[in-house]
Formats: sequence, structure tokens, C-alpha cells
Amino acid sequence: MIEAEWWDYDSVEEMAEAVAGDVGFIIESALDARGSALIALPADETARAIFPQLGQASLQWKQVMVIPTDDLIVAVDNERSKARALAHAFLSKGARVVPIVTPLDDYRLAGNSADARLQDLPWPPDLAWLSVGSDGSAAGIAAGPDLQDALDAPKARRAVGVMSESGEPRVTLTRSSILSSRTILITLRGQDKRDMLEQAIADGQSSKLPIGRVLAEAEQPIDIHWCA
Ligand SMILES: O=C(O)[C@H](O)[C@@H](O)[C@H](O)[C@H](O)COP(=O)(O)O
Repeated sequence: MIEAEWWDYDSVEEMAEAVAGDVGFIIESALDARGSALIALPADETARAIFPQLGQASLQWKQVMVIPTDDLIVAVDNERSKARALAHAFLSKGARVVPIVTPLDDYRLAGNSADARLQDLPWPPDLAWLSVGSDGSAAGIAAGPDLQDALDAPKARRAVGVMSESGEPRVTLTRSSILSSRTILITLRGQDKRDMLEQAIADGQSSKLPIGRVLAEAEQPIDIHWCA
């Protein structure tokens, strides 16, 4: 049974303040416990609206490593690169942003390369922050030919390459990487996505949606931050 706590806000600004506070606390706790923090962040629109607030947190950013939960297989200077968005938000704070994409033609090899990079980082992440796609995707785990690979990858495997149904290659953290994270937080907007996520959580392992299948095996409580 998924233990999910919903936090509802009247505006994005309110949500940004609360989520930035929570993420700041997660980072601070990791710094206190281990001297460094590793956080996996989405770099989609909702999350990007929260980054400026988070960036203002007075933290030892130099000890913080930031990775994307998933990324498109594009060069890091491509404006759609999620690593680029994270670098834009956090490099000036002193954080280390670790891109996970090698722009290879074969997305599965790009996945191997992402995995190899992540194998060098202290694991597990202190935070996996997920956004929810309108197709029910979580991180880059989406319906398509590689869904099962991303869901069933062995525990030691940190990232895989996946092809979306629309034919867009990307790399993503595996379900086991997400679930190994010390905390999981979700941000989403809009009633449609809320209805979808509530249903996915209720359906759990039998959910048709990737997000339902990812969360079904979570052992930690999940904080879900929502605004209309
Ligand atoms: O890479 C993508 O195609 C996006 O990651 C997408 O799937 C995203 O997760 C949703 O659009 C939710 O993002 P927002 O909450 O910012 O709308």
C-alpha cells in the first residue's frame, strides 16, 4: 500500500515556497548526516518554477550534487537538455551538476553510459523528485518499447536508455534507483493530473500507468505537492 501524503496549494508561488523548504531540509539533513547530498531533480516546467526559490536556500551548495531524473539524448548545450536547465539553476550556487547524457546514436548505449556515470556517485540519492507526465510517465519511465526494462532493471542498475512512443530517445533513472532514494517527492499541477495520479496510486501494481507501477513498490512515504 502506497503511503502518500498530499499537500495542496492555492498558487504555484505557495507551492514553490513549501517545496523549496522541504527540499532544502532534505539537503540539510543529508549534509548533517553524511557531509554531502545527492539529489535527482526533474527539470520540467513545474519544477523549474520552484528552482529560483530553492536556489535562495542558504545551504552549503558546494557539497550538493544534482542529477536529472531523466534527460533527452541531446547535447548539453541544447535548450531542451534537462542537465542544462539544472546547470542554469544551480551551478552559480556552487552545486555540482552531473549530466547523465552522452549524445550517442544508440540510446541503449547512452543508457549504459549514463549508468556508468552514476555508478561513480555516492548512492542512493537523498531525494528523487518526480514530475508526472500527462501520459502517466514518471522521470523518463513512460509507455513504450522499453517500459519493462526501466521498471524491472536489477537493483544495481542505476539508469537505462529508453525510446518514447513518439520516437524520442532519452535516459532515465530506473524504478529501483528511484525507489532506493531516501526520499521521494512529487510535484504536479492541474486537476486532470491529480485525478490520474490518485487513480494510479489506488490501482498500484495493476495500474496501466508507469507512475502507478513505479510508486506501487515504494517503501517510503511519498509527499505529493499539488496546485491547480
Ligand atoms: O520530458 C518530458 O517530456 C517531460 O518530462 C514530461 O513528461 C513531464 O514530466 C511532464 O510534462 C510534467 O512536467 P510538468 O509538471 O512540468 O508539466
